[in-house]
Amino acid sequence: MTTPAPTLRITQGFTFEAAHFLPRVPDTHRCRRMHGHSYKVELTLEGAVDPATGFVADFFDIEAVFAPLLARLDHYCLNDVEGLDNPTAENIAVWIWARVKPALPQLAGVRVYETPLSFAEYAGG
Ligand SMILES: Nc1nc2c(c(=O)[nH]1)N=C([C@H](O)[C@H](O)COP(=O)(O)OP(=O)(O)OP(=O)(O)O)CN2
Ligand SMILES: [Zn+2]
Repeated sequence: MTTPAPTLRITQGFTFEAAHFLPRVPDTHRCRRMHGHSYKVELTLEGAVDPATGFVADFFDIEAVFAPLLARLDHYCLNDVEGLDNPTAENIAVWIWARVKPALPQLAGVRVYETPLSFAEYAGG
């Protein structure tokens, strides 16, 4: 009897700097004004460990898929990025999911940290 390959979650993190403002909060909300964050993104993949490689997926492949998206976000005003006119952490997470999932079907979650203590997480649906 063969032992089934274990299922694991792996996560690759990324950082980028960007400006944004939140156009749909009240005038009195400080995030209505242009400001910046040091964002962190975590892409989590879930799957069986390939017994040949020992990988769920190669971290390098995750980096390669995310690189063109990172290039669209880093040091830009996120409100100017197509599809991110209201760049909340939640909307950024959904935006990333929609663009990564087709290339990485094992994607199980996208986290977007606006600060070290606050993040939005999207797992599809
Ligand atoms: N659910 C959400 N709430 C808020 C979001 C969001 O994306 N989703 N975003 C913001 C603003 O972008 C805001 O800039 C958050 O960052 P910051 O002001 O730095 O937050 P802190 O409270 O941690 O800042 P301190 O200076 O440490 O108080 C607001 N809400
Ligand atoms: Zn902000």
